[in-house]
Amino acid sequence: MSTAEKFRSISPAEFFYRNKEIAGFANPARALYQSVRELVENALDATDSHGILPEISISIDRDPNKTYVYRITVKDNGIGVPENYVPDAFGRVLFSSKYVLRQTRGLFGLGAKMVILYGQITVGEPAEIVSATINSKKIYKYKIMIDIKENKPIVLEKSWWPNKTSWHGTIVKVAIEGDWGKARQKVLEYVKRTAIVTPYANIVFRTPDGEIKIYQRVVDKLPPPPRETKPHPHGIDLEMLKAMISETKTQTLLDFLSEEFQGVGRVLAERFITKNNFDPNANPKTLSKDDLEKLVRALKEFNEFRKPRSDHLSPIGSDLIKIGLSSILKPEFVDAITRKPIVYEGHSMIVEVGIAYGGAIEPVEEPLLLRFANKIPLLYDEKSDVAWKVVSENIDWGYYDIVFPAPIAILVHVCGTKIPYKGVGKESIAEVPILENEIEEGVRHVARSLKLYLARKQKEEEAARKAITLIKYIPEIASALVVFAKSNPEPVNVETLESKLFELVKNRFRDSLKNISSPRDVVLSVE
Ligand SMILES: Nc1ncnc2c1ncn2[C@@H]1O[C@H](COP(=O)(O)OP(=O)(O)OP(=O)(O)O)[C@@H](O)[C@H]1O
Repeated sequence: MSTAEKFRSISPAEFFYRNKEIAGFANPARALYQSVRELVENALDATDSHGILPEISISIDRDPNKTYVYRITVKDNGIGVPENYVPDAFGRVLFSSKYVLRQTRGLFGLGAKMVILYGQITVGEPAEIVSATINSKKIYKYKIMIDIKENKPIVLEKSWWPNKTSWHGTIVKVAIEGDWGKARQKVLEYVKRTAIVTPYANIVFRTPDGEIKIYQRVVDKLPPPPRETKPHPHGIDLEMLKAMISETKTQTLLDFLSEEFQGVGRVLAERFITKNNFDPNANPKTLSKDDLEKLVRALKEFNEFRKPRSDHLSPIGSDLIKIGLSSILKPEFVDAITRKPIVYEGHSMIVEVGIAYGGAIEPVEEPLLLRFANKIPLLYDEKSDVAWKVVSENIDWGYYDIVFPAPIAILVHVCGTKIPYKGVGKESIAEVPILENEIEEGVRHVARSLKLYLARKQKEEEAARKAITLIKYIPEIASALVVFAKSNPEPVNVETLESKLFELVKNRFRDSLKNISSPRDVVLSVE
């Protein structure tokens, strides 16, 4: 019996090759959904996060000869990928331009590589990437595979041609093993929900069945693009502090604190240093391990720093949420709220909630919850998401006069530089109390607004019913009155009396009778 274990390390590419499920590539159906998602999210990050109105086209083609082989192509008009970065961006796991404090859909430096890796192990074709940055004189095309053992790109082909039309953007084409039949509903729903929160985008989606879904831009206004921000002292840990110190150009602790953090400034830095007996002129690079530990603790505990800023975030905005919900769901009532920023582990976070009711929305047994994080629709693991807990457990819908089945949809969007996702597949958000409370407040706000609307509507309907009952009798009363009025010196006819009586009722119930111009309309419609 051997007791000797064999030790070795594996590359990040090999780790995710072995553990595809963690990243959302558990089976062909899920992989197809996840691939579309990762590529579309990159396309949107490359456009709206940079102030560009997105033009996104997605197509999935079924291989005519091999069942279960699909070619996914996603094209955008974004900022493109610089020529020298294309191989690593698409061929080196954990390589990203998004490892900064900025609100983007991408976060891990994994998505596109997982799609390519999955395609490589299931179909074996290289991925094709065509890209041009803004003002680039050339359009580049690469064919790339990933060296899994070494975690590095293998460039199989590189070519370029002149960029005669000043095009910029990226086209990614990957062949993967998928299962459209099983993935169909989720992929369609994903694209639809993406369109709800990007009413400023043109999105065209061609499915393997040849169906073409077009989500046309309904508004030219983009949310303010996210901006990179500095860390807040309450959000750092020892490793982060060490990394910041190794990169800083500042020479003294005072400069380091006031220049590298948000919410600090010179005066507050001085006060912090004095209170905690640090040397303001010490070079941060020479601080001992004990000093660094003490510094991290003190930074976290000092409560005079300004609150983390939120102006670098990019919420969708209540107007765009209402526009998005209206244009896609076609409800009779819609409302939305963007809540004030909250702070989670030194990062600001904004919660937005929308509500849509009636119209073309089908009645459902439970609230239809549309979850989004940093503008990404979250479709899986609904029941383990904090927003689900709020709408299904914390809110008593009866209080808002909603009785299920009801035609109601609730949208919850959480944005921030740090989202407490439950996994790298980014499908659900953890039950962080401050976030739960914020979502609940938001849902209550829009639910109150719906309750008011429903009460108003009910009042109007009752008034209309009353008025219609009265109007029904007008022709009869008018005929009777004509008989009594025979002796009147001025001749009175039935029509004059009818219209006088009608005016009386109409003045009393003005709003409820907008569509009725004569008592005869009511009699006819009642009969
Ligand atoms: N369509 C695109 N346009 C411009 N840049 C892109 C595009 N797709 C990918 N990139 C670049 O490639 C990098 C790697 O993308 P990838 O999807 O692997 O990870 P990510 O988006 O950074 O993070 P995540 O894994 O959370 O999605 C991105 O950070 C971005 O810089």
